[in-house]
Amino acid sequence: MDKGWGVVIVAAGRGTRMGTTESKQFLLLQGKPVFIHTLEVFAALDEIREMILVTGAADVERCLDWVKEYQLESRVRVIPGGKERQHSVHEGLRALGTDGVLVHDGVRPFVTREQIRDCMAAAASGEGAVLAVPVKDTIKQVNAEGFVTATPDRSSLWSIQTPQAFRLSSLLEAYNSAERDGFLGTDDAMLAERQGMSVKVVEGSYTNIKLTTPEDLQYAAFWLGGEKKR
Ligand SMILES: Nc1ccn([C@@H]2O[C@H](COP(=O)(O)OP(=O)(O)OP(=O)(O)O)[C@@H](O)[C@H]2O)c(=O)n1
Ligand SMILES: C[C@](O)(CO)[C@H](O)COP(=O)(O)O
Repeated sequence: MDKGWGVVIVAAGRGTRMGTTESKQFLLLQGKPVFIHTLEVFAALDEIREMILVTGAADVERCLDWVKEYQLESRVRVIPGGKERQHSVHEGLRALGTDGVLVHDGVRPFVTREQIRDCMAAAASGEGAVLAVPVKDTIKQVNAEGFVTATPDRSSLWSIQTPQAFRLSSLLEAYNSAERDGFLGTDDAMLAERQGMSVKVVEGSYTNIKLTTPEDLQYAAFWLGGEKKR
């Protein structure tokens, strides 16, 4: 990885499940926008040489203002994203010039530097790596009528998070291939898996939540309050 690592942080979603007027990536946690909390974790790592923030076209200017306010302008470039997460990631990958790439959700502000380093280390020795946690609940498959059709063995089920780490050229090829085939996935590894790439699962933590629904904001406030007291 001579040209080092870059990160694509996606923050171009509308946050429909959160249901707030302001998009969830711009909500304030302890007075600071969620996506700035996220950027700061990655900016603190010297091994990350390039950082791309992908946001909605209408939000590029105000994101640049926030990036300057938090003195991140020497570290972060801001570009417009696309209709779905996959399109936004694709734009970010095209903008990078590093050997390795991490893809991370702008609305996962509680990732740690250690977890990011664990992902990079796992990907450097293979083809890809994702942060994840074992599922804690019993999972059931349910049909359209609301009846259980199967109970998969929980011991092999993991809940997948970000960051997800790959060699940039391989992930870009996977994204180009998905675009050609009209395939839409829900994470980056799905596109790599289609190419036959092996993806290593790195155990993370249950605290690396994605802010998705309103109760996640209460958890975020509680968690940040506790962190600050330490
Ligand atoms: N067109 C999109 C859609 C999503 N994302 C980003 O992908 C991450 C994870 O997506 P999700 O939680 O689904 O975000 P939203 O699409 O904003 O939420 P919802 O599905 O509830 O509308 C978020 O950081 C989001 O901003 C993006 O960059 N571009
Ligand atoms: C990539 C991801 O964070 C993995 O959990 C997730 O897929 C992002 O978006 P989603 O819309 O909540 O599936």
